[in-house]
Parts: sequence; C-alpha cells; structure tokens
Amino acid sequence: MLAIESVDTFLVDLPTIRPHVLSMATMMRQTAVFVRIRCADGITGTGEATTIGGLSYGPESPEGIKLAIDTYFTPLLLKADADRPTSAMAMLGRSIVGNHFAKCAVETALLDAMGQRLGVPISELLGGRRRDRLLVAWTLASGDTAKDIAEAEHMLDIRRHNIFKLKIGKRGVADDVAHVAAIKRALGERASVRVDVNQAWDEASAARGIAMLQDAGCDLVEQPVAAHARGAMARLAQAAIVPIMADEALTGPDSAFDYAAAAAADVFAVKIQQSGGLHAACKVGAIADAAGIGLYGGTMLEVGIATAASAHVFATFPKLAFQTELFGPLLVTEEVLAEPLQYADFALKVPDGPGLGVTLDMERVAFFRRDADRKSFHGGASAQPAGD
Ligand SMILES: O=C(O)C[C@H]1C=CC(=O)O1
Ligand SMILES: [Mn+2]
Repeated sequence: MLAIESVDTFLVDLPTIRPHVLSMATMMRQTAVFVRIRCADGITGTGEATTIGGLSYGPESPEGIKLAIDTYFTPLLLKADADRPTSAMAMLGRSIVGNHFAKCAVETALLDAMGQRLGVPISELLGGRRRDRLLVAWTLASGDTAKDIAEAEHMLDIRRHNIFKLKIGKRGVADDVAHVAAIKRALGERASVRVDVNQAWDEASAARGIAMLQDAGCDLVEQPVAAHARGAMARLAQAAIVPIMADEALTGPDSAFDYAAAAAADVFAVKIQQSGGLHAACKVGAIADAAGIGLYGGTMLEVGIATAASAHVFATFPKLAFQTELFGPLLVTEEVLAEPLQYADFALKVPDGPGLGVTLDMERVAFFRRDADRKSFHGGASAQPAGD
C-alpha cells in the first residue's frame, strides 16, 4: 500500500490568442484546473481538467470541478493505494456519480505518478503505443471568413496544420454553408475542411445542411443535432455520403455502445474528459473499432497536461482514420509546461518520458493562478490574464 499524502487543486486562467467563436460560447480565455497528487514515495502526479465556456458546453465547470475534488474526492483519495490507480478510480466511482471531467483529471494524476514510478510512459500503462506522432487539425473559429482563410493559409505555410475544422451553427444554414464553401474554395486540395455544428441544427435543417456541405467539399460533419437525438443521428448518418461524427453524445462506454448498436455515427470523437477518464476513453475507442466506426482524437481545448494525456490515449488506438485535434496548448497565449509539446510537420509528437512525459512550469503557473498575488511575471502588468 502506497499512501497519498496530499491532493492540491488550483485554477489557472489563460488568455486565448483570439476570440474562439463556437455556437454556444465565445471564449476569450481558457481556465484549467490542475490537480497535483503527492504520494508517500515522494512522487507527484499531475492532472488537468478544462471545460468550454464555463458551463455552456457540458455539465461541469472549472470551479465545480475544483470544489468536487477538494470536498468529495480528496478524503477518499487519502485512503487509496497510489500503487493501484485502477482500483483507486473504481473506489471513487462507487461513491461519486458522474463528474467525468474531475475523474479524468484525478486518473491522469494517478497514472502520471504510476508511470514515473515504473519509468514508463502512460501510453504503455494503457496497453502500449502504436504511434509516436499524431496529425493535428486546427479549428478556424474567428467568426470571420476572410480572417479564417488568412489563418488557414498561415498554418499551411508554417506546416503546422492542413486539416481545418470550422465551427458553424450560429448563423442560418445557407450563411454557414457559404462560409464553409468559401474556405474550401480558397484552400482546395491543400487541406481537409470539416465542420462542427455543436448540436445547433434540428433534423430537417441538418438533412438540408449536410447535403449542401457535401457539395461544398466538406469531409466530415460533427454533431449536427442534439446529443440526445440518437434516432436523428442514425437517419442522417445512413442518408449522407459525407461521414457524420458524434461528439457531445459520447459520454463514456455506455453511450458509445448505444451509438454503435444504433449505427448512429460513422465516426466517434473520443475525448478523455467527456469519456470519464483515460481508461474509459480507451474503451470508447475499442467499441468504435469493434463496430467498424472510425476514430478521431477530440479535445476540450485542454492545455499541456491533458493534451499530453489525450495523446497517450490516442497513441494506443490501432486506427485513427480521422486524425486528432490536439491543438489546445496553441490556442492560449501562455505555455504552462516546463518543456512545451512539440508540433512539427502537421503533427504532435507523443511525449516519451515516464508518466505524462511533461511537467508543469510551477513558477509560470503560479503567476496565472486565479488566487495569485499577481505582481509581475517576466516584467509585468501587461502579462495580466484577460478577464481579471
Ligand atoms: O469539438 C468541440 O465541440 C469542442 C472543441 C474542439 C475543438 C474546438 O475548437 O472546440
Ligand atoms: Mn465537437
């Protein structure tokens, strides 16, 4: 039995490089909840949770995640065996319903500590990695077609991304399709153009919109209708030629099984937090594989720690037909890691050190903590996070 000595949580607010316009929220900053679990052998594991637009996207908020971990998870973790992350998570699961994002952050920290202890990357603890590089899409979501095209051209020039996901659903169907068509016309065969509707359409609008998107050269349509509208998703997926991807509908292995059994999607966007943790995300991936459903490595716009955790999970997938979107650390102005993740040639390198293979820069993070006494960081007041 290896005791857990302390569990520390804190919020960090990081400005985004530009407004990120989604159908449900416009993000000017991202908030990460970091969890640090210190074990009796002196090893500390780190986890991270993020949401999108506070409570606009899902049922957990950064403030709520911190409160849940401090109040409910920590007393249980102080009785858990740090040498047995899977049974520690099962013990938490018996007392805590839901709270998938908080569970994911805690599981990440436990696995990071375990990997450091054993000297192996988390991907090896999850069954073994199959790839060292993950192709990464970028989301064009400035809210302006011309700006999006300029941003895409820049990403192609610097060879950082050649897959673009466009956030639509805020405007009328015809306007949204015109926006997508203009971007696809400008980029042509140099890029894959996909859309995420984030549940904004009803079934009739989706049927019309998907047919128009198909003609515009769109390669993938993500969550066109409400997460609970499984029947509509199945009808749309069966009628369309362009692949239809489920995202918000997938909240772990149970919903993944329901969706697979109902043939309600051609592709699954797997997210570690929405799934309820790293092992749960692996199970979602396995269900998709067994059902012949394609896989896409999704993001909740996590920063360095949870992006690395996601990379370890996705690196274990036998197939990743629709690549990933692990660009979260690049959407914020500030780096939180001691050594940044490496992006080159359209891909993210999966870290290969023990555990997550990345660590927080504690000095930098201290400055951006919501509860920090913020005097100066590398010269000052101009580095203040937005929104404070
Ligand atoms: O997929 C989502 O719904 C959320 C997220 C992923 C990329 C992005 O820009 O937003
Ligand atoms: Mn999505």
